[in-house]
Amino acid sequence: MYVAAIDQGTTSTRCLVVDHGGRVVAGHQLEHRQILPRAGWVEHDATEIWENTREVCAGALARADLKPHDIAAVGITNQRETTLVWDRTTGQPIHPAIVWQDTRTEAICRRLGEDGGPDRYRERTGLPLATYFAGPKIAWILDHVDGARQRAEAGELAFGTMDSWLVWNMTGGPDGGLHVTDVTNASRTLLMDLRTLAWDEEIAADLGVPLAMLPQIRSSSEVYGTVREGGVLAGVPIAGILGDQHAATFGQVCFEPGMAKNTYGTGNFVLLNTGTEPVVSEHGLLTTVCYRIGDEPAVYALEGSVAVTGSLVQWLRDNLGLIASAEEIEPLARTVDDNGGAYVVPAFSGLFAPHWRSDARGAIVGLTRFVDRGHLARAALEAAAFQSQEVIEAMAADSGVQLSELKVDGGMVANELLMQFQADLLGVDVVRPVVAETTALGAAYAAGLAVGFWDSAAELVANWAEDKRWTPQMPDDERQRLLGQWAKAVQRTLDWETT
Ligand SMILES: Nc1ncnc2c1ncn2[C@@H]1O[C@H](COP(=O)(O)OP(=O)(O)O)[C@@H](O)[C@H]1O
Ligand SMILES: O=P(O)(O)OC[C@H](O)CO
Repeated sequence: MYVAAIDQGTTSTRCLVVDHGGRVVAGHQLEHRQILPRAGWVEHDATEIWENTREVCAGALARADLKPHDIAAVGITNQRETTLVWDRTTGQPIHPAIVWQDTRTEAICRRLGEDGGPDRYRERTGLPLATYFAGPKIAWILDHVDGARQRAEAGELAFGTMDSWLVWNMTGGPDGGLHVTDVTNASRTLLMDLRTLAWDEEIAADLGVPLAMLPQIRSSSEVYGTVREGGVLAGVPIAGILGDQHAATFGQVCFEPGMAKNTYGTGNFVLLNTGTEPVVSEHGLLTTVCYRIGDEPAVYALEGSVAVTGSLVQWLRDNLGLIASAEEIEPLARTVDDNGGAYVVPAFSGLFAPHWRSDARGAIVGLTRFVDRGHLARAALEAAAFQSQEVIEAMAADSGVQLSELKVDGGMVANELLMQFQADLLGVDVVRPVVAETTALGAAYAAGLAVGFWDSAAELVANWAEDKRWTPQMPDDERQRLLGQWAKAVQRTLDWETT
């Protein structure tokens, strides 16, 4: 028997089949369109994502020559915060999904902050008021689609992040589909109380979001239901749901307080397990539910979310044509010894943690005629490491935890130059596991635990194996000089977009 995981990410959807040893035996992946109707707006077609999901599940099973009855359970992990509202009767979205990077809710967030400031809901939700989160995106859709708020109040519309959308469709859609989410996804809405793990009625009222449209909040590891007859995974229990960064933390087996991982994908997300009590950040981090297994107490995390890292590499490829593929950035960056004094601050969606400045916009600074393509490639990679360093420093200040090493995963960790630079900047070892698909692995683990495919967390810990380790080599004075220059570069991006 095997466990399947669906990883519905920002740029693509994949399905992986995992064996008892945590090895990936087959997988299939499809990209979906990034719809960019205007500056600052990012949308996805949720119907395309659902079709891709079915296709990748069928593809993964076919490649492994497996049938649904070979799959003990399926887990779902997803891009978080991306917001969809659909009609419960027709099953059709009433608006394209608004993606987490989208900044259209800036005015809504500013208005909400007029009473109590941007940290108005931080104590209760763990989050600052920012365009990143789902609640204001729901409010925007209800404000802009004719009659939507009234229909939502009447219970005709459903809100969900991609986990809810997929589970609803997998379990029957308009024909009895389950409307659920898990605590980790709910903790990204600005609508969930971190301690009660229930929707906060007062905040929902402030945002004008009717409770009738919200999914039921469940744990991250339990049997929610089974895939409907005729579905690609017909009869398979759906038994795990985790936001993708929480899933990666689970897949990296960060089960003890003080353990952390950094995922380098479209953006970077550092999560530090802080145990069963939430730590409210004073240094610009988010407090989030790390995971909850069945009826056990929820485990919390501090999170440093960085909006743009790998997507800067895509931007160099797609918008500037500097490279033809993401992999080419490393050889290009290796044509030079250092960044030549250039810094790229990719504040494309403003700056997320630890700054939370929606008025920031991207900048390339330190330019002289000496700077060439290689320096820019290098500066773009370094930006991922500088931004990670900032949030890890904030984490130490909030939690008192000094990391002894950093576990890493995600598409960018193939980049050895970046990994070495990250170790140099942090002054601690950076460690990459053999299975770099930790996000899907985490979802598989959550689902497998719920059905007894794995008996305990200890079994999962035994599956984790180190692939490669990078050790700091940079002298401290050089590290301090670079960090100082980066801080100055960040200052240059602020107060740019003032509307
Ligand atoms: N060798 C590489 N060097 C730098 N960046 C890379 C490399 N390979 C992939 N990437 C970047 O990694 C990202 C893809 O990582 P992935 O973990 O699949 O992202 P996501 O799950 O966010 O879609 C892309 O943004 C891509 O630009
Ligand atoms: O889909 P990813 O890997 O880019 O992750 C997106 C995050 O969940 C956004 O919060």
